[in-house]
Amino acid sequence: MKRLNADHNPRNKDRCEGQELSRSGEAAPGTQTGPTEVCRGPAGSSMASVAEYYAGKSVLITGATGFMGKVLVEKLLRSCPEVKALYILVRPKAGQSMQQRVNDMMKCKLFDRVREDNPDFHQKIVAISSELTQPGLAISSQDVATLTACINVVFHCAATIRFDEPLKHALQLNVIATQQLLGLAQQMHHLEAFIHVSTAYANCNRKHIDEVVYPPPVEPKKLIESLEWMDDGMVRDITPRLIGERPNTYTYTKALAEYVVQQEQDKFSIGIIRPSIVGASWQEPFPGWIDNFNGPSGVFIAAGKGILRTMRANNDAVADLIPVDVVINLTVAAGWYTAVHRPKTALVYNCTTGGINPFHWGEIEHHVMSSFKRNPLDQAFRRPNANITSNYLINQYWILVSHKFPAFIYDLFLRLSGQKPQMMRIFNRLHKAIGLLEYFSSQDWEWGSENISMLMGQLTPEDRKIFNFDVRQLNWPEYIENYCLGTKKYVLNEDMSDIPAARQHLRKLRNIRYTFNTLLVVFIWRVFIARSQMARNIWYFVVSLCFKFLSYFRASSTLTN
Ligand SMILES: CCCCCCCCCCCCCCCC(=O)SCCNC(=O)CCNC(=O)[C@H](O)C(C)(C)COP(=O)(O)OP(=O)(O)OC[C@H]1O[C@@H](n2cnc3c(N)ncnc32)[C@H](O)[C@@H]1OP(=O)(O)O
Ligand SMILES: NC(=O)C1=CN([C@@H]2O[C@H](COP(=O)(O)OP(=O)(O)OC[C@H]3O[C@@H](n4cnc5c(N)ncnc54)[C@H](OP(=O)(O)O)[C@@H]3O)[C@@H](O)[C@H]2O)C=CC1
Repeated sequence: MKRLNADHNPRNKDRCEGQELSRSGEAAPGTQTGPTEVCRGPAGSSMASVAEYYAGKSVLITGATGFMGKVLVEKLLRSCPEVKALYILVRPKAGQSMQQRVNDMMKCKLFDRVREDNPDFHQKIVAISSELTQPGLAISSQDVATLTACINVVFHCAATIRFDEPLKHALQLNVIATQQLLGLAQQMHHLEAFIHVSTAYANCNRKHIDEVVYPPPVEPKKLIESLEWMDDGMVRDITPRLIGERPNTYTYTKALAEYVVQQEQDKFSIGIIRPSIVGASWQEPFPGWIDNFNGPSGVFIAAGKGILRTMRANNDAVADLIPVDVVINLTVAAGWYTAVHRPKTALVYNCTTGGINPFHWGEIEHHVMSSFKRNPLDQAFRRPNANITSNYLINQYWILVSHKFPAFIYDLFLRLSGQKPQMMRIFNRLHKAIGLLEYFSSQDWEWGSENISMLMGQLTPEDRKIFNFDVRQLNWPEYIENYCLGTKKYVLNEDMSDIPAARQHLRKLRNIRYTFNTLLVVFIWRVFIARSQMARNIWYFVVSLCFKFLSYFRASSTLTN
């Protein structure tokens, strides 16, 4: 691709922007012409709609077997039906060959709508064997030749999103693999856009995050060289010093990856998508689709099952959830914009909800609980009743009383009945998981969103509907309700016709709780009465008061009769 003068100041991207959105969400007239100054000039297909642009194009996707990758594949097939081919990099995993994994993926319910429209949709998917942590991404030379000859757009979604990943591994996948993919992209003869999926928390050490790539915490090349000769123990020891104010190796390596991607902006057109906390789908292909326990989903399920009773989170902090279909619509649209308008510098899109349509963790808690009470999960351990608190001591108290104590009793019961204890183990894993998430639920951030507004302004009214990423229309209570139902249907694979039985189970649990509480109070009181004269005096006083009331009411009712 022809090298062009690059503008190295990312803030100059502002010159690329169209007009801001009007309040109604409609772009002001005249905003569809592409920006000129910091763009390489519109490509031939500048007037094409998004679907028209993708017609006849070959697209490369990494991470297509993951949560977001699958939704991206589905959306491209459904809304850009003329796309020529989707090349997906897949590795064999857990005893399954690459092809088996792809076949399973295409059978997934997520693809029902595409299947209806085009039963032969699988013919457009070309699986390429690749292990991203290997040299050359372990792609065969024949496949490299195919990819370099035909790919027009690259979407790089693959990453390790684990918060406890050892630094070396996170660096290998999130940074080194990204570098290698960029190397491959440079060889592509017809590349028009490279879209990198990052995270809104890559710079979570800042309170206000603009749509720019910030200087990296360390020069990636130097870090890669240093870690090469260090053993795992040494790397573990220096990791906290390296990541500094960031909470984990995930956000740290994603920040480095952004920098690595930006370094290539002279060579091809780049877009960087930064989603916040990606949740179930809002509308597409149907509401509530989710397939994993990551982020809030695992927390919701644990609360719905009645296992999670307390978590540290700030009721008033913004819960920056973003539906997966919104992220994917934006990603596809950004691919179109990047290819058609060819911005000279990498454009960053902060894909968040907090500044536009804020909702808070306290509200999430309320709606999740009420949703699971109306539509309970099967075989709940206790009635759903989770509370969030920002107070460390209160949280520790409830962990002891509502997590550890019931787990101990339940495990004792299992032991006595000859079964293997399991509840304490489940709680230990849950505590580890929520401990890693608390950083994100205890504070909030502000994200700039000018590029999102600009992109919306560049779309035709029709495309704004097909690739809708306007979260002002998102109705949170309805979304959370569908999200909770989605965890039940698609993550836990529970049958919706069993909801009446699940409700009955909750009623049984409530009755057990009432009985248990009553017995406990009576027991404690008996112990007090046996040991303390004052308790006995109070007891006699209360009992005599009750008798007096009873005889008064009896007397007054006899008189009125
Ligand atoms: C009503 C209350 C409202 C308040 C609600 C506040 C929510 C506040 C969310 C903030 C969210 C920020 C998100 C940042 C936004 C990104 O940038 S996105 C990247 C998001 N990445 C993640 O969420 C990955 C986090 N997960 C991990 O790092 C690893 O799974 C863990 C947690 C360290 C566990 O690792 P592991 O022990 O090796 O095991 P793994 O097989 O992964 O899972 C073990 C068990 O933990 C469970 N688990 C996994 N993840 C979770 C989870 N998130 N929750 C619960 N259980 C989980 C699994 O279900 C599994 O249980 P079993 O099936 O064995 O019974
Ligand atoms: N989920 C979220 O809340 C958020 C996600 N993001 C970003 O979005 C992107 C996608 O995330 P998400 O879909 O949730 O993540 P998933 O964990 O669901 O998917 C990760 C994908 O990467 C692939 N992958 C991982 N390691 C390798 C490897 N060594 N070789 C080949 N492929 C590999 C996985 O393949 P396999 O199936 O073989 O494991 C999978 O397809 C990531 O870049 C993430 O940082 C950003 C913000 C929030």
